[in-house]
Amino acid sequence: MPNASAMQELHLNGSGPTTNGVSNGVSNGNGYSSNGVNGHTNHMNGNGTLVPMKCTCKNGTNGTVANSDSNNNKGHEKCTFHHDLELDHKPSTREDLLPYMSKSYRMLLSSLGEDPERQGLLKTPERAAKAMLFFTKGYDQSLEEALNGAVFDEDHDEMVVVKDIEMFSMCEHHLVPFYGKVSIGYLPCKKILGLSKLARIVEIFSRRLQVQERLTKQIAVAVTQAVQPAGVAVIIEGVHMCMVMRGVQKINSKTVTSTMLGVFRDDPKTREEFLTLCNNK
Ligand SMILES: Nc1nc2c(ncn2[C@@H]2O[C@H](COP(=O)(O)OP(=O)(O)OP(=O)(O)O)[C@@H](O)[C@H]2O)c(=O)[nH]1
Repeated sequence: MPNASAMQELHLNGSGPTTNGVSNGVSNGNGYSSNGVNGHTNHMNGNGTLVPMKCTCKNGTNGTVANSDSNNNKGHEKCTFHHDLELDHKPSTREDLLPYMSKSYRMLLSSLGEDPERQGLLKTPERAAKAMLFFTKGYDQSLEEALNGAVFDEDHDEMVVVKDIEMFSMCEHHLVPFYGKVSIGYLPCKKILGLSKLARIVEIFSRRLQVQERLTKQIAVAVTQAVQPAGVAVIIEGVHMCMVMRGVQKINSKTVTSTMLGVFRDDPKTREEFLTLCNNK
């Protein structure tokens, strides 16, 4: 059982910066979209859970009156959610979550029957929170930023393949890692992409809570968006620690997923060429 002091510490009353972890207010293609549109964010309840605060504005879509300082509502009449203390619309950053995440990890330690006060664990909650932020840093990255304009006009219409790109991600079902390698091919159509940007695209989408199938597709779609090629192929070979360290404990199993778009889907020869290039040692 969690000890009382840890529970006490986790009783966060929504007085701090909050976000659901997606700060740009745009659906990120991962099934997550921000409730923080225009900085209107959530609050944390007594269980340390982020919950949407109902907008108390007169013209808010739900019209429910909650604990609000109505003097602060100006300009928020149409908001669905907001939090009174955040009405300055200062955008939250994911780093703002560190104190909350640290408290959650501290409680987790207590739940394990550990003493979070013992010397070796004193800084563990903060370290773990920082690690989790790193593992999910892709939420903070946009395709545009990652590409940094490295799209070049080039009259090249032969296949480009970058293979064996290392990938580390987090299984969204068990919150344990899965890792592996990604191979990406595309058939340019007047535009080519800086080679490192393919690996950067892998980083954007792998550094999130994921399933391998979605990750594979998101990478393919992002390459399509970047250079509008005649086709894109992505293959991922992954090892899922949720199948290795726990559960069925199949330590040698590998999961292979692929997404084929455009000519890679329509033309078996193009697909075959890609697979051959991927399999060449
Ligand atoms: N399709 C897919 N499944 C995944 C991925 N990562 C983990 N899983 C699976 O998610 C499933 C969750 O199943 P549950 O039965 O709800 O959870 P569980 O009791 O932990 O399942 P076991 O792993 O079989 O012990 C498991 O079959 C996992 O192998 C992934 O990237 N893609």
